[in-house]
Amino acid sequence: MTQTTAYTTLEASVYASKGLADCKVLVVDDEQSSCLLITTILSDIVQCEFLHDPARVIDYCEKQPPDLIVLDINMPGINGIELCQQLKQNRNTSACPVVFITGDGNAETQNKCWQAGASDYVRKPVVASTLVHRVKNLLQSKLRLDLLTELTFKDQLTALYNRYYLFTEIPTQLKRLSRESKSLGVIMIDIDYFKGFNDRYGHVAGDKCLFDVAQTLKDQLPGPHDSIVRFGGEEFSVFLPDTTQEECRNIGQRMVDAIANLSIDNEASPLGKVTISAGYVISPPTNTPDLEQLLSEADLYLYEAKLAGKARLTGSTEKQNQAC
Ligand SMILES: Nc1nc2c(ncn2[C@@H]2O[C@H](COP(=O)(O)OP(=O)(O)OP(=O)(O)O)[C@@H](O)[C@H]2O)c(=O)[nH]1
Repeated sequence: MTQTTAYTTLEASVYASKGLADCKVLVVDDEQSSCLLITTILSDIVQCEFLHDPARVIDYCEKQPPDLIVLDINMPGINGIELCQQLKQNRNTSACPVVFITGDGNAETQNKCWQAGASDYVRKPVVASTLVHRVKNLLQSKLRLDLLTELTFKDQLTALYNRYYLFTEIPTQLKRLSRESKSLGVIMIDIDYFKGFNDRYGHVAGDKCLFDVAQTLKDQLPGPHDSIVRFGGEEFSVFLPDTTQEECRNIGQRMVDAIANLSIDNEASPLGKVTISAGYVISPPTNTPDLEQLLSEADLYLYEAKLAGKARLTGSTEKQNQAC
């Protein structure tokens, strides 16, 4: 197998692009007949789901983010304009385009929709082809933007976040956590005897190994806001917001065990298989800590794990236990 083939295979699996038919549109309308009509029209081009109760929308979107929301304005409880404002203020839903559908066509209402963050506005009675084309145009723009974001923030070999993400997004996360008096757990990870692996099995096998290790590490992340970055060649850093020292230690240990359990042969290692070493720290929940400092502290623990014989985790808890 040539190197080009291996890269192409990995990239294809990572960037298998999402098409219009894979997009999910959420229709929110308290009137059943109107909801059914819009859902039927859009189901020809996208996957459609609906909610009659606007109070359930935020919770629904946080759990299963749609690609676009079609929103009625006049609904009981919370009206569509207020709901749109809430969606735009929520960092998990702010990027989702909202299309209003309403029979109320006065200029003041239209203006309120734009101010609330609407991407488009369709008048009732709905003309099917107009709705389809507007939704299609917005989704195509969103798909292009999603792909660009993916390419900007993701490492092409492993599909993990890259260093650009690390130094643009994590400092913002740290500041927010600090404001909320919450900690950030940081784990630095390095594959053991990886030079020997490359020397014995070749660079292409090395790439495949990196990809498998990366996916396995990612599978151990417990929460939707936890992230993992390819820090360098065979180094990874893990970020666990709002985590205790104990939780951070457990996740780090799970990662060390999961990689050993993959049982990828590595004759260059005394254990005969691919393993990782890891070091972790927890940021203080009060003053905003410096990201570089946290990374270098976690890196020192990683270095200790290497010195202690590799294939293990070391961190601030172990240090405290030793001191006792
Ligand atoms: N296949 C492949 N290898 C890489 C990539 N990035 C870095 N490496 C290799 O990773 C190896 C890292 O080697 P070292 O820093 O000596 O680390 P090590 O052999 O794992 O030694 P210890 O960490 O002490 O166990 C080098 O041989 C790099 O060429 C990559 O993208 N693909």
